[in-house]
Amino acid sequence: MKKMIPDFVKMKQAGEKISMLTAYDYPSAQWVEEAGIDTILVGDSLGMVVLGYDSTVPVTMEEILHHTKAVRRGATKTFVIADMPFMSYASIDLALMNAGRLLKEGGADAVKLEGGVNVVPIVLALTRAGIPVVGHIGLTPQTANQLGGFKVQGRDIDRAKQLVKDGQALEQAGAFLLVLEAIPRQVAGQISTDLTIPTIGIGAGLDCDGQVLVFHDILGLFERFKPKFVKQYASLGKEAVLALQDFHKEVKSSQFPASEHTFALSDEVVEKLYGNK
Ligand SMILES: Nc1nc(=O)c2c([nH]1)NC[C@@H]1CN(c3ccc(C(=O)N[C@@H](CCC(=O)O)C(=O)O)cc3)CN21
Ligand SMILES: CC(C)C(=O)C(=O)O
Ligand SMILES: [Mg+2]
Repeated sequence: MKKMIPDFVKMKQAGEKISMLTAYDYPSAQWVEEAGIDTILVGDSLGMVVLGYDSTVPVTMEEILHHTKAVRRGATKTFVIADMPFMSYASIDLALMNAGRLLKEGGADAVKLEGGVNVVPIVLALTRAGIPVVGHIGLTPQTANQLGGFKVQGRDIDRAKQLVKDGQALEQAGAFLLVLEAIPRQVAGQISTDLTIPTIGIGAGLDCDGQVLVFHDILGLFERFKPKFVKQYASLGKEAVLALQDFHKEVKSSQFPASEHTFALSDEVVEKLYGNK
């Protein structure tokens, strides 16, 4: 059964944790759905783990749309959230047009955008137009340069208080879910208790209502850096290289293709075509 928006609030009320994972294409979406993960995020981290950019800033609407469509084809029974790219919600008009495309063309069930009090007018406009919105505060990668890089947020009293205010403002503006990224567990715990909507943490500790990680990080498919909050559950990148090396060696040594990978004519046809008269 596909989880819908009211189910997430019910899960919070029942104390059932919510699992979220990113996916960016058809096979990864199939695997995430088969694993029973509660919701998929087509994150703009796609720019870094799939497209090789140094940050999420260059990611475009066309790129997110392209990948959201593939994810939707792979996961037909899972709630799919699409990240709004940097600058795609810089005004209310832009936000309405681009979020509408992610739902209508991409097949997403909701959109996520970064920011607190500063994006309240955007969140209000989207939710009034009937577009479900997920908030994202703390370490907001699209504006990481203003935050001093990919660093933990809300460590000092003023910033911790600001995060609590941001969370309240987003809930009041109509967000139905809130991602908390790279903040101390006590601050995440306070926000989670304070709000009715569920919080989904990434580097925000155990007191959130759910957890999200990046697909490529938990499977060992992204090696450029590893945030402290990542738990790696498999080393598929290493396994992939081993398999590719085997293929390479078997081609060089003529072990591949074997007879079972090869088409051949019947003896009778061979005789008629090539046999001696
Ligand atoms: N592969 C991947 N995984 C992610 O979780 C992720 C992305 N990419 N790209 C977008 C953002 C960027 N993220 C990151 C990236 C690095 C750190 C990191 O290395 N942080 C330091 C802490 C630095 C400090 O606070 O001083 C760490 O040691 O975890 C954190 C979040 C999370 N998101
Ligand atoms: C890490 C999650 C929350 C995200 O925004 C992304 O993958 O882009
Ligand atoms: Mg993102």
